[in-house]
Amino acid sequence: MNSIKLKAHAKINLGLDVVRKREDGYHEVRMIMQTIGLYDKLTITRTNNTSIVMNTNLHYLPTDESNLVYKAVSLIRSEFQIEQGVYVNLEKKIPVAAGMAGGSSDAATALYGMNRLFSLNLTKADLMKLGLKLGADVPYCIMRGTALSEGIGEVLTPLPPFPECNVLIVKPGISVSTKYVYENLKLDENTKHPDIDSIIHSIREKDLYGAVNLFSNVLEIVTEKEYPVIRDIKAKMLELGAVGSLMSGSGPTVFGLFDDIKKAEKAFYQFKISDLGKQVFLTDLYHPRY
Ligand SMILES: C[C@@](CO)(OP(=O)(O)O)[C@H](O)COP(=O)(O)OP(=O)(O)OC[C@H]1O[C@@H](n2ccc(N)nc2=O)[C@H](O)[C@@H]1O
Ligand SMILES: Nc1ncnc2c1ncn2[C@@H]1O[C@H](COP(=O)(O)OP(=O)(O)O)[C@@H](O)[C@H]1O
Repeated sequence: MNSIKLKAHAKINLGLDVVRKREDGYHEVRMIMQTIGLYDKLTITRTNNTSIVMNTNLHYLPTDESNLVYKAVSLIRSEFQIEQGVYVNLEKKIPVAAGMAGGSSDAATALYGMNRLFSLNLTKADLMKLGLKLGADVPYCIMRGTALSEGIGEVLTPLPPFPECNVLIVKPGISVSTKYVYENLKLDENTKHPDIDSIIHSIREKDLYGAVNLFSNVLEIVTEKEYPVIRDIKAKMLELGAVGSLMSGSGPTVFGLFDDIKKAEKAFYQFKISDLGKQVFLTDLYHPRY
């Protein structure tokens, strides 16, 4: 095999709790992860030289060592003493710095692709372990599907698939750094924590309405305060017929879940013509076939 073409899917958080801050500055989380239909395209091709060359359609994204895809390719090359070079093309569609793990998913997909391209025979567990060196969400992006994520994001428990629904994604024209949001989260005895266990119970019962009624993301405290537009988007989602709406990850992307495709399409067009969202996508949940 000389070249491999892959899809790197985005995620949303169907509930996000931060339990405590650890001594190393990272936070212990309990969150429900869900892969969605929106994806970036990644192509990795072997070359006749010994360097990593990267290209992307987004002019403002780096293509050097600071790109997570470059880092993933580089990590595999050094761990397994691979000398042959590769050319990587990344076609981004997932909004950047949006709370949708776009970079983490690209990195996870690059690890998976390098494993296949160079016949390294690494297991999913091996790739997840390597992935953690690149970011807290990378192991989940290798696993995908519906899952409970604990620890700093690396303790993963698969859950039954979240009930089928349409997913409307609205990202306002601002970008938020994950590091900034975690650093500015102040937990105290008045903090309202999401009931993650009850959301899991609703998922097990295949109860979409029960689950969405419990939706809550503790990081909204930081991001919503800074950017009130997030609250406005959530309110408009519900007004337009979403059964539930929440900020994803550290934000600022807001998603709305719909049980009626007609309502979802109508809401999609409403957001397209409104100035609340800069990037708007209508998609669905994605459940990988193992
Ligand atoms: C908030 C979440 C929710 O899924 O996603 P995004 O909003 O980034 O998509 C994740 O916890 C983000 O994971 P990820 O984006 O992989 O984090 P990393 O690159 O490892 O870390 C970025 C920064 O976030 C902080 N961080 C991250 C994870 C964690 N459990 N505790 C933290 O405090 C650290 O300060 C770190 O410097
Ligand atoms: N392949 C990549 N795709 C997106 N962003 C990347 C990538 N590699 C590095 N980055 C950097 O990582 C940061 C976070 O990106 P992203 O993963 O999109 O955010 P989030 O974790 O909020 O979903 C951005 O500031 C971006 O410059």
